[in-house]
Amino acid sequence: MKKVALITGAGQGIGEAIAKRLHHDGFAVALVGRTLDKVEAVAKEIQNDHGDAIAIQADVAERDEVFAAVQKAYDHFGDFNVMVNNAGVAPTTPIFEVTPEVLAEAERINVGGTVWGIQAAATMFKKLGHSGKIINASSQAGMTGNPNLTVYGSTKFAIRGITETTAKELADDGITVNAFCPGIVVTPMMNDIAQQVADKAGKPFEWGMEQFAKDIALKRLSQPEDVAGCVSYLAGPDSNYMTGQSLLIDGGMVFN
Ligand SMILES: NC(=O)C1=CN([C@@H]2O[C@H](COP(=O)(O)OP(=O)(O)OC[C@H]3O[C@@H](n4cnc5c(N)ncnc54)[C@H](O)[C@@H]3O)[C@@H](O)[C@H]2O)C=CC1
Ligand SMILES: CC(=O)C(C)=O
Repeated sequence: MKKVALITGAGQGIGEAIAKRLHHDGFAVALVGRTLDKVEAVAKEIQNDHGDAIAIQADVAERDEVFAAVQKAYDHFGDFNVMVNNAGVAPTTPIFEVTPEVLAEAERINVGGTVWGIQAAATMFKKLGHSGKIINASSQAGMTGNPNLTVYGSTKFAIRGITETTAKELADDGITVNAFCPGIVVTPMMNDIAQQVADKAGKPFEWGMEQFAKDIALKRLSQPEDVAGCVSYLAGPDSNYMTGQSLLIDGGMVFN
């Protein structure tokens, strides 16, 4: 029987690439989105490639919806093995523009969504009486400070902390918890960030992207598939003896 992976935010960008990569790795995949249209389209592509995929609607900030999504994945496929807490939002907020609303929303989705995803997946693994893997989306912005990303960066630093903490809590149940930390990935999120930073400075989009891209040692932006390849490793057996870790996939940006 195929192993089952659930990926949140799988309708576009990194989540879509992870879903397709895990399908190619032999997983049945449950694709979760805040609305159904995009995840249904990606699920259809995977089904047309002889894959097992379902689309599930859930807002990851809502605990009950995340638990229901995991239950639906299990009910449909008959097992549950890997949870990828990928969904996230990225407000661009210079420090003087941070409001309680912006802070609360990013916390609800990025931090809340990760906590509920870990709870729901670990509850299911324990119920099924077997091990499991939980993989959380942090960022290079969760490893070093990025100007204008105060709120976003705080959630991504938090996700690394949650990863380390829950890895220790859940190890006795045979559950591993790791994080991936992409650098600058060409997705709708990153294009939005670059545009907003450029708009605030009265500069063109290319200038906005350059603010993030100029320190990449490998001298190219990354594609969602670069990230998906590393998540494939975290979801597969070669990472079985690894837990509580944050895998940096930034082309040599943060520490060069
Ligand atoms: N693009 C980049 O350069 C980087 C992205 N990341 C992280 O990788 C993850 C994926 O990012 P991208 O693919 O670039 O973003 P994206 O914005 O292109 O895709 C994110 C997906 O998550 C969904 N989503 C957002 N809030 C949700 C909610 N409450 N419930 C369910 N789904 C929700 C969105 O609808 C969207 O489909 C995010 O956690 C992001 O913070 C980390 C480092 C760099
Ligand atoms: C979006 C993001 O995580 C960046 C710029 O690191």
